[in-house]
Amino acid sequence: MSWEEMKDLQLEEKPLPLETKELNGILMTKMMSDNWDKIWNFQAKPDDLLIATYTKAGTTWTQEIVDMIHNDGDVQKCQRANTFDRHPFIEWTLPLPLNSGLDLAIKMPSPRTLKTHLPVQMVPPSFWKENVKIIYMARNAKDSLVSYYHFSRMNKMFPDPGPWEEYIEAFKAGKVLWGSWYDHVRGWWDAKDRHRILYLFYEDMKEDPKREIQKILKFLEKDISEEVLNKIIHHTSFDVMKQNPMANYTTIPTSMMDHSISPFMRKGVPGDWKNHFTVAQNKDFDEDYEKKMAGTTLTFRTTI
Ligand SMILES: Nc1ncnc2c1ncn2[C@@H]1O[C@H](COP(=O)(O)OS(=O)(=O)O)[C@@H](OP(=O)(O)O)[C@H]1O
Repeated sequence: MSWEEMKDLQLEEKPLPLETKELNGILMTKMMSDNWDKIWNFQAKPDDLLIATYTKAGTTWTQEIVDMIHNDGDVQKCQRANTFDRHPFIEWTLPLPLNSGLDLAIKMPSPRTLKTHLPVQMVPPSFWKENVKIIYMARNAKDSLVSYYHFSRMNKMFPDPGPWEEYIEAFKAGKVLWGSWYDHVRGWWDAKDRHRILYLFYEDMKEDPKREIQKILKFLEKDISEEVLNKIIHHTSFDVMKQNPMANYTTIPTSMMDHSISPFMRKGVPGDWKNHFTVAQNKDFDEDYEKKMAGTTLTFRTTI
């Protein structure tokens, strides 16, 4: 069943929001935890490409860039379906008759581009066995938190984020879906030299999309003309993607994602955290951050 057909369903009657359940110390939806064997045994193929992120790091942006690259800048081809149907979300399982990313991924013909928010230690082992190429996009903690907070307000499938002050504490403690931001970005950083992982930063992409897209092209061993590159930069800019129904999640029924509360394509900038954190919250956050990020070479920019 397509998402368009689902719009006609009385989704208010469906059991949403999804319940949560921890697995290996990571908060997941109950459906993900209950389907874990199927997720863990997912069969990757050598020509898959995996886009991995902590949620709200610029996943959809990376997906659109990669799809434009794979389709030589043909916008029409990239309009064939929603990003989440073009690039199945491998751990995402939903009650029937809703589409589960996992089932879409299994059915999809090769070559596949797949999406995950899993922490590195929970990525199905077949991805490592098949030496799959992975693009990891990371975003600074404060902007990730802000984006995640607003997304949790509008996404009725996620637990209610509660008041802002409480959400900051939940994020710091990793008591949010897909667990700790700190462990996620660090785990993938440590894994990057042992596998075929291109580790990118949201802030860098925003600062110089041309430079960052060229890194992706090199990683994918793709050559495109300057004209196509410029087309990709334009088509994947925030303003254009915000208007693109195949990338902005507006095809999802309002009962599941309510863009009037906060749009999926919200602000798309580094530094919006400054409009949210009080001076005291910022100080507390930074002190805790130093402890959690001690000993790593991984650094982030919180503005550009
Ligand atoms: N093209 C482009 N340029 C700049 N920023 C962009 C772009 N596309 C998406 N975004 C912003 O990325 C945030 C959504 O992140 P994700 O796509 O990772 O969300 S999800 O985890 O897949 O639900 C969300 O960030 P916030 O605006 O800060 O909430 C989106 O606006």
